[in-house]
Amino acid sequence: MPIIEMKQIVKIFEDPKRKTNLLAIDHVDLNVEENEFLCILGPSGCGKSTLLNMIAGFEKQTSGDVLMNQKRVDAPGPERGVVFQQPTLMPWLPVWENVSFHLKLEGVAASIRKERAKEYIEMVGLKGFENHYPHELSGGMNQRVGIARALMLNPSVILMDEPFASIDAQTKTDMQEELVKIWEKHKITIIFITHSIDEALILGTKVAVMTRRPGTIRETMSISLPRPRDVTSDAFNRYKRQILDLLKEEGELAKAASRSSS
Ligand SMILES: Nc1ncnc2c1ncn2[C@@H]1O[C@H](COP(=O)(O)OP(=O)(O)OP(=O)(O)O)[C@@H](O)[C@H]1O
Repeated sequence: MPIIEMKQIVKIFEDPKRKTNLLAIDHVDLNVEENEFLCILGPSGCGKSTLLNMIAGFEKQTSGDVLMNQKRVDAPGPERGVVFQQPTLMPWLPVWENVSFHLKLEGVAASIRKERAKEYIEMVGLKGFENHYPHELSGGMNQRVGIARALMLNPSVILMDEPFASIDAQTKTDMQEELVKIWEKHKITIIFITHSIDEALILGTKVAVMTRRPGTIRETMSISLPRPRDVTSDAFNRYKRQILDLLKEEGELAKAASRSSS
């Protein structure tokens, strides 16, 4: 039984000021199995973030159902952790307080919060930085804090919206490796949006390729490559070629559509 099910999802953004409606998502069906690492790729503006926001419970679909463990999703919840492109930390709080903030809201004593946060801070490779403030850390380190915060909620599903997009290449490689280790160890389910075919193939057990807007799922492929993934292998590059062809087709369809409407 899938942990997440999207059934016939349609999302229309209404713009009453301009009196226009935008069909962003058009009848998407998507099942995500437990412990899957699903990467979503697609042309810019095809609705990737919108899909993720609906699973997170931030955005409401116009029609269709989003289910988690067969229960309808209609609000955010701790069983779904979210990691954004920017980690949205509280700059006035040290790392350990940022990571364990939800426990503060529950009235848990500072000494216990700090102790519990330490485990997650270590998990993302930030041991020794517990008392630093966000402005004292690099972008990549702050992104790790955001990941530790999401993990500490002990979610069964982690939703990640281009989390490594603004990180330098070396740090990105390190973080991809760490994320795979965390995913393997904790048996979580991850839904990960990216613009990078390489990243999707380094991480995913499955890759879903979306069409241009209005977004639908063009194809979902299972990635059967051994880990750690070898980006130079023939098998890796065969998958890459297949995805590139799909995305190229979507790009060409978009160009043809804009020519016929101009
Ligand atoms: N709150 C909103 N109000 C109106 N339109 C929106 C809103 N959010 C998204 N859209 C529109 O819906 C479409 C899908 O947007 P979305 O951000 O989901 O795409 P995306 O695939 O994540 O894009 P990118 O890859 O560029 O980040 C876009 O055309 C966008 O302009």
